[in-house]
Amino acid sequence: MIPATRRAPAALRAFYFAASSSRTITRPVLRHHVLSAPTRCIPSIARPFSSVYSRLQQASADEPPRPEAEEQKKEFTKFEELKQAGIVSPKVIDTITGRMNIHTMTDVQRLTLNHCLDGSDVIAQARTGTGKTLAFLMPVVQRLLRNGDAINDSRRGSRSKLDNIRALIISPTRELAEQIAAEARKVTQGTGLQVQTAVGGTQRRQHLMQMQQYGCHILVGTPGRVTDLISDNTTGIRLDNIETFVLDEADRLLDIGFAPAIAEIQSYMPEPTKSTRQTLMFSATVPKSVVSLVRQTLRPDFKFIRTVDPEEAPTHARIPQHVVFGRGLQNQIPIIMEIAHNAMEAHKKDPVNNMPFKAIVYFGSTAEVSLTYEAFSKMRDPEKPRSIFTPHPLDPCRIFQMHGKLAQAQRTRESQGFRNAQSAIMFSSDVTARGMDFPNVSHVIQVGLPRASDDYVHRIGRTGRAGKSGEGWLILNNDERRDIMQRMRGSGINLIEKPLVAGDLDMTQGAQIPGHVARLLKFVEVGVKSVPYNVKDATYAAMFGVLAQQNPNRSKQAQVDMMNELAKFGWGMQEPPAVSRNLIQRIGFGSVTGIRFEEQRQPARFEGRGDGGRGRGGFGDRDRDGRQGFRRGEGRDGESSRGPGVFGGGQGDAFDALGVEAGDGARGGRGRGFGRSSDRSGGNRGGYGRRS
Ligand SMILES: Nc1ncnc2c1ncn2[C@@H]1O[C@H](COP(=O)(O)OP(=O)(O)OP(=O)(O)O)[C@@H](O)[C@H]1O
Repeated sequence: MIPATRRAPAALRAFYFAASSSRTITRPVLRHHVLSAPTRCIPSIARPFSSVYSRLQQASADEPPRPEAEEQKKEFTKFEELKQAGIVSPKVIDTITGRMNIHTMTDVQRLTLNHCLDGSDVIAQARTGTGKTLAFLMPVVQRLLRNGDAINDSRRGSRSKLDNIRALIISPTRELAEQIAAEARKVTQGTGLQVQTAVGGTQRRQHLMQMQQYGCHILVGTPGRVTDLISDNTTGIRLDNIETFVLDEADRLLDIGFAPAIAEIQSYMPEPTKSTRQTLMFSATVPKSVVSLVRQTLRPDFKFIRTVDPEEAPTHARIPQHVVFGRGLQNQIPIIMEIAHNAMEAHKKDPVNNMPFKAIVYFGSTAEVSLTYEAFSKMRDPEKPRSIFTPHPLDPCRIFQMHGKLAQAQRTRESQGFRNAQSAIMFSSDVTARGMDFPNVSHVIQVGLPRASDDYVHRIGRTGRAGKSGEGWLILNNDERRDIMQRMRGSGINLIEKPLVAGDLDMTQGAQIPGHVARLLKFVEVGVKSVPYNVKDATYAAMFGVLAQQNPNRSKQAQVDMMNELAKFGWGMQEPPAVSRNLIQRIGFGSVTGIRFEEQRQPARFEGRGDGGRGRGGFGDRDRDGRQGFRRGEGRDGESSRGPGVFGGGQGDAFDALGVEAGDGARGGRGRGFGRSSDRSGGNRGGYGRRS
C-alpha cells in the first residue's frame, strides 16, 4: 500500500498525460548525422554537449575549462575527447579507456550523452549489445560528480546516509541488476560514489547493512525488492534526493507485470515538475504501445532517440539466423545436439575462424529447461565405462541451466560458471534473455517461438555483442513452416532454412542414419532416459500452454498427438504422463482424445518406478555400423524387460514403491528407477537396461 503522502498527486498524473512535444530522432537522421558534416544535423544534436558546457564550468576542479564556442563545432566520437573537452570527469574517462579498454563511442552513447547530461528525459532505442549500459551510466555518474555535494556524506549517521540516494536504476532481473551494478562500480572507481544493489532472492539484511555502512549514491535494483525496501519505514531508505531515475529494458518494465511496482517507486520520488529529476529509459525494443505509455511517464519535452530504423530488422544484420524444422518435438534434443556437435567440430578444425561453441538455448517454460538440462547433464557414451573420470560426450563443453525457480545461490553459480566458461551450453528461460552480457556467446538457439517478436530480438541479442560474431538458430516443427516463416518475414527478420540430419529423422520408425548422428543419438538416449519421471511429468503438463501459445493455429488434437509422440519416442515412455482432468477442462482441451488423466493412474505404491520401467519409445538398439532403428519392440531394452510398469499394466515393484535403489540399468541392464514415493533422485540413475 502506498502511503497517502507519497502517492503521485492527481495534478502530476494529469501532467504526465499532457500532449508531448518530444522529438524523435531516428536512424535516417543518424545516418545523415554520422556521415555528413555535423553542423548540418538537427539542432539538438548539431550542438553536441554545448548545452551542458556552461554547467560544466562549475564542475569539479580536475576538469579543465574549455572555450564554449569551440565546443559547439565539435562532434565527439572518442571517450578521450570528452575528457579533453571537460565534458566528463577525467577519472571516469580514464577508467573507461584504461580499465575497461573502451575507446570509441557507439551511436547510442554519442547520441544520448548530451541530452542525458543536460537533464532531459530520454527514451533511447538501440540494438542489443551496443553499450546502452555505459550510455546511461556515464552521464548518471557525471551528473553526480558535477553536483559534488552528492559525495559529501561521510559525516552522516548510518541512517541518514540512506536518504542520499541520487540515482536509481531499475532492471527486470536480478542478474541484470547485478551486472549493471558491477559496471557502475567500475565506472565510479576512484570517484567516491557508492553503488549498492537491491535485488530479490537473498541478502536483504546484508544489502541494507552495506548501505548503512558505506552509504549509497547509486542504487541498482529490481522492482520488487526496491518497492519492498522503500515501503518499509524501518529501513530508512528514501528517494527524496533522486536526480536520475533509469529504467533499463524500459519496455519490459512498463508492461503489465512490472508497471504497478514502477508507479509505486515513482510515487516515492520528487515530482519531476518540482525538481530537476530526470528519467532515462533504454531498450533494444520500443514498441508503439510503449511510446504512448512513456508519454504518461516522461516530461512532455522528452527526447526519443533511435539508432534503429523502424524499417530495418531490429537484429544485427551480421548475425545469420537459421531455422531448422523437425519432424516432431522428439527431434528437438537431437537437433540441439547436432548443432553443438557441428559447431565444436568446426572450432576444432578451424579455431581462427570459428569461435569456441558457447550457446544459450531458450525454451518457453522452466520445465522444458529443467528436462533438457537434466538430459544433457546425464549424457554419456554407453560404450565407455561409467565412472566420474569418463568425460562427458560434449567435453570440454560445460552444461548449465538458468531459470527463475532455481535458488538464488544456484542462479549466481550457474550464471558465473557460464560467464567464465570458454565452451558451454546454458539452457535457459527468458530470465537471461534481456540485457545479460555473457562474453563470447557463439550461438543462441531458440526452441519454438518466444511469446513476442521482441523477445526473439532480445534472445538473439545475447550473441554478436559489441561487434562480435555469432549465429542464431530457431527450432520449429514441420507443420509451422509456412505460417511462422511468413510471420517472421513480416517482422523484418530474415531466417535461412538449414536442414539437419536430426531434424529430418522419423523417430517413430526405423531409420538409416549417418554414423556420426547415430553416435550422438546414443548419448541423447542415455541422457533423456535418465531424466526423472517427475521432470517429464511437469514438462508434459507445461507444454499444453507453451505449444498452444507458440502456435495457436495448430489444432488442439494435433498438439496432443505431437506431445504424446514426444513422450513415447523422445522420452522413452510407454504412455504419456497423466494430467489433471480439471486443468484440461479449464484450458479447453476437454474434447481432445489421447490425454491420460490422473485418476487413471495406478495407486501410488505402483508409481514408484522410474522411467525405465515404462519407457520403450523412440531410442533403441543400433546395429554395429551405427545405423539406428528407432521403433523398438517391447522387451528389447532394459526398460521394457522389466515389464511395462505403472502405465502399462501395473506390475509395480515394492522396491520402487519404497523408493529404494534397486539397481542401475546402465550397469545391470535391468533398468530400475524410483519414483514418487520417497526418493526421486533414484529416478536419475535407474532404469535403462540392456543394449545390444
Ligand atoms: N563504446 C564501446 N565500444 C566497445 N564495446 C563497448 C562500448 N560500450 C560498451 N561496450 C561493451 O559492449 C558490451 C555490451 O554492452 P551492454 O551490455 O551495455 O549492451 P546493451 O546495449 O545494453 O545490450 P542489451 O540490449 O542486450 O541490454 C559490454 O561488454 C560493454 O562493456
